[in-house]
Amino acid sequence: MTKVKICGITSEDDALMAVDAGADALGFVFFEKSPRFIGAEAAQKIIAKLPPFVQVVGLFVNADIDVVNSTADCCGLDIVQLHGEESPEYCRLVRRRVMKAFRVRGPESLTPLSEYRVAAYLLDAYSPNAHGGTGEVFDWDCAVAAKEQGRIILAGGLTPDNIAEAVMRVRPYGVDVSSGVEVSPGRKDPGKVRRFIQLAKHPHPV
Ligand SMILES: O=C(O)c1ccccc1NCC(=O)[C@H](O)[C@H](O)COP(=O)(O)O
Repeated sequence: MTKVKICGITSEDDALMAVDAGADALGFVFFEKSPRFIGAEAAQKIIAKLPPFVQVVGLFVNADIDVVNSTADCCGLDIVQLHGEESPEYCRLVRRRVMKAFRVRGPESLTPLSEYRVAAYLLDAYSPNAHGGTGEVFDWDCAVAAKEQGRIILAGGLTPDNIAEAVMRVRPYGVDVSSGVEVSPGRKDPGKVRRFIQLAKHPHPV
């Protein structure tokens, strides 16, 4: 069954709602330029309220490696998601399992994947204006091709309306969503979250 990560959690209510709806993982954005930014102290308070068996993912963009590892320790992160131009060497210095994000423009964007020994590759849409959370979709055929390299987390412009088709076409290890289940940046819509998770795990043609 496809794993689901709900990204950009900024409140305890949204965190517990997403877990109750069946999320496997929650993402906290430790990137100050994001509208979904959360500080380590605030994230720690939310994470302390989570039940066991939910994976806690911390997202960073070209951050200092010491900041990544100290935030992982103090917040109790399970997984680190690197959403910038971090190198394979940088990934090896992270003291957690790593999900490396790649922003896909076309098949050529997949070339670097083989250089990275990571727990999963997160494929997101390329946008010249932002590192992620843009709501833009990329060509899912690229995601199908990338499955040769390892576990794929499909992201980028997923919504309750397209998630069933995405899962049936790509059959990824997991999916990741942010803006597609929001009322506004950083505030999740419970109805959309529930519908998204339900359809990701039990897709059917519309
Ligand atoms: O969500 C952000 O604001 C963000 C900012 C900078 C880098 C990454 C960011 N989000 C990463 C995610 O994991 C999102 O879920 C992924 O980009 C998909 O976003 P969306 O298209 O909005 O579902």
